[in-house]
Amino acid sequence: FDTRITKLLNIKYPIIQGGMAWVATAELASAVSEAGGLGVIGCGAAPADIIKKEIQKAKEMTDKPFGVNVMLMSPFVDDIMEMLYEEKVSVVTTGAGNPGKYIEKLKNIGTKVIPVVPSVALAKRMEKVGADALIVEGTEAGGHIGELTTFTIVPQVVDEVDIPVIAAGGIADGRGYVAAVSLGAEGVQIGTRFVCSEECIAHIEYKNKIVNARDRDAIVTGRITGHPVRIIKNKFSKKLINLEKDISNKGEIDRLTIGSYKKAAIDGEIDQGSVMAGQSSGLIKDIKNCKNIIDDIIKESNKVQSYLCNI
Ligand SMILES: O=C(O)COc1ccc(-c2c[nH]c(CNC(=O)Nc3ncc(Sc4ccccn4)s3)n2)cc1
Repeated sequence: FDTRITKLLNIKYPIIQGGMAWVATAELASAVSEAGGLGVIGCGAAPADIIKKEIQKAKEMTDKPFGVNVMLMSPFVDDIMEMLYEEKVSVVTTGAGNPGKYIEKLKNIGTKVIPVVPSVALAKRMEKVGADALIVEGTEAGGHIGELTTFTIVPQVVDEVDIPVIAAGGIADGRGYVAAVSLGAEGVQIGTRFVCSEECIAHIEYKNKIVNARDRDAIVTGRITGHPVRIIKNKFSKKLINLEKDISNKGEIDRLTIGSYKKAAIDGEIDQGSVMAGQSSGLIKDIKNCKNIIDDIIKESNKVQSYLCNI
C-alpha cells in the first residue's frame, strides 16, 4: 500500500478519515491514526481554543501523525490558522473554499497542505499555489459537495496535475479503494463510513440513520443557494425542499442547513436536523471500530486485486 501519500504523510495505509464538523474529534482521529490511516480533527465552525484542546487531546492519545481539517467558510478561519501556525500539526486539509492565502505559512512550518477540490480548475490552481496533494471529492460525498462524480472527476484531475490525488466521495469499502486506485488516486478519503464507527462521538441515532439508509436516501438540498449539501432524507429535508421552491427563502435555507447539523449529529434529533451523509450510506450496514473498518478495507482490497489479476 506504499504510495506517494503514505510516504508524504508517514502513514501505513493511504486511508484518510474525513474531518467532519462536530463529529471528527480527537477520539476518532487518534483511533484512525492508531489503526494505520490518517485521523483528522474537524474544525467545522468551532472557535480556535476548542480545536486547540482537541489537538492537545489527540497528541496525548496517539504518537502517530494526524491532521486537522479547516472548513474555510468558518467565521473563525483566521484564528484557526493562527493557532495552527503555533501547533505545527503534520497535515492540514481544507474544505468549502480556497486556502491559497494560508498555504505558504503552513508549509514554512513543515505542515503538509491538502485541499479538497471539486473540479479540475480548482485542482490546477491549488497545485500552482503549492498544495502538497489534493483530495478530489465527488458529488457522492456527504455535506457540502460539488456536482461531478468521483468516477469522472478523479481521472480528469489525475491527468492534469503532478501532485498525488486522494479520491473522496462514495468510498466505504475495499472495492471503492481499488476502484479509486484504478482511477489514478494514490489514497482515499472516507467520511460517512467513519461516522458509523464505535469511536465516533456522533449520536447513535445519527449512526443508525446512516446504517438504515437505502441507495436513494442521501439527497441534495441547497443547490439554489449555491451551497449544495448532501443529507439523508427526513422531515427536515422535506421542509428544505419546500422552501427551495421560492428563491427568496435563500437566507433561511442556508441558516437552517448549517445551524442544524449539530441537532442531528450530536443531539440525535434526526427528524429535525440536517443528517449530513454521503451516498455510501447505502453500503454501510454496521457500526464497528476504526481498526476493523481499516483492516476490512485492506483485506477486501487484497481479495479484489487478486481477483483482478485473474481476469
Ligand atoms: O472556488 C472556490 O473558491 C472554492 O471552491 C470550492 C467549492 C467546494 C469545495 C468543497 C466541496 N467539498 C468540500 C469538502 N467538504 C466539505 O467542506 N463539506 C462540508 N460539509 C458541511 C459543511 S458546513 C457548510 C458549508 C457551506 C454550506 C453548507 N454547509 S462543509 N469542499 C471546495 C472548494
